Amino acid sequence: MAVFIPRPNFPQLDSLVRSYFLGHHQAALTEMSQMLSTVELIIECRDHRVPLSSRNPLFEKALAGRERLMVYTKKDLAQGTLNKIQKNAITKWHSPNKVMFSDVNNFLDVKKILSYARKTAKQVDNLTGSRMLIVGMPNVGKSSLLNALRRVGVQRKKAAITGGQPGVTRKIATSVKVSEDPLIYLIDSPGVFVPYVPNSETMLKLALVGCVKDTIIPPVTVADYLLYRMNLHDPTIYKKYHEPTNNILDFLAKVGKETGRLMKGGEPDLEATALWIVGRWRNGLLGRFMLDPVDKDAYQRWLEEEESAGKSNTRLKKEAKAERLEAQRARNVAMA
Ligand SMILES: Nc1nc2c(ncn2[C@@H]2O[C@H](COP(=O)(O)OP(=O)(O)OP(=O)(O)O)[C@@H](O)[C@H]2O)c(=O)[nH]1
Repeated sequence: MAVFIPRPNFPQLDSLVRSYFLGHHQAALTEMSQMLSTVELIIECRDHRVPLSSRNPLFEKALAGRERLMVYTKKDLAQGTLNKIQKNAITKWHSPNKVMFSDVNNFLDVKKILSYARKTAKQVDNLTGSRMLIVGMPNVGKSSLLNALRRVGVQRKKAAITGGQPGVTRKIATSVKVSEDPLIYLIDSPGVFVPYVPNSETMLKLALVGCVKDTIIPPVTVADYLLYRMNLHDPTIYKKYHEPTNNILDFLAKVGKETGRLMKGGEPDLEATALWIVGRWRNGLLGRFMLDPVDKDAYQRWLEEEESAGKSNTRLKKEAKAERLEAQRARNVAMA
């Protein structure tokens, strides 16, 4: 049998939408920055599988000057792909801010975050209690973390609604007690997306982990990106459904038939199968691996890429505006 060779890279898709910054994202960001002086700690969540892609520079700008705890969420879904050197690298990326890795169902992880919050609250010694704000990109697990901290801290049932699709939390919530002594209130916030994603692959990563609604990017494209990543990680992961392949349409057709995802007439429903297969990966059933590179210089490289993408985005916007004005001027002249 021929040796299987995975695709070495995924093509740049110029037509792919690269923004998902919504009206309520801007509104939430403005509200968060207005409440900054009343908040003692910012708990910024990033998805452990995409530690670089799930960074949002807007938080740095809008929420500067407050102590910050970085929490890499969903670590159970990236299990075993990060060694000690890489963990140290991530920790150094954020120095002097503290970094923690969490699985929301792991009692010890949640307890550690709670202990840090309590230590911070004790230093401030505020009689009316400390207020802390949870922020992050959509669907990274903010509300789940709030519920877990409340469960561990004050043994109360969940206060925030969570869900598999982004945008479940739409407004800054009222504060929720997570510790009695010292008194700590936590405030949940809606996920805020980056204004502009540097390249199409980053957008696909964010779609794959669930930061972007499934209706925004064609599901077959997201599934194709997943197939590419599974092949790089271990092409035998999906052996239950298909032999190693780089062909997404063959793959989805076979999976669709085998799992009964069919359209009227019996043809496999490729879109429904794509959504299903992506959902399996999101639940850790098709390999648990990271999508971003992690080494000590990765963060710096990422910041540079982000800056140059930001500049070219500004330039493109200016050019588009100039073109619009020119067209308007020409119309006015023609009408005069
Ligand atoms: N496996 C795993 N799943 C998690 C973890 N934390 C959250 N989730 C899941 O991730 C999904 C999103 O969680 P939420 O807490 O609703 O995310 P959010 O950041 O509040 O989402 P928005 O409302 O879009 O801002 C849910 O399906 C959670 O069950 C985790 O540590 N491990």
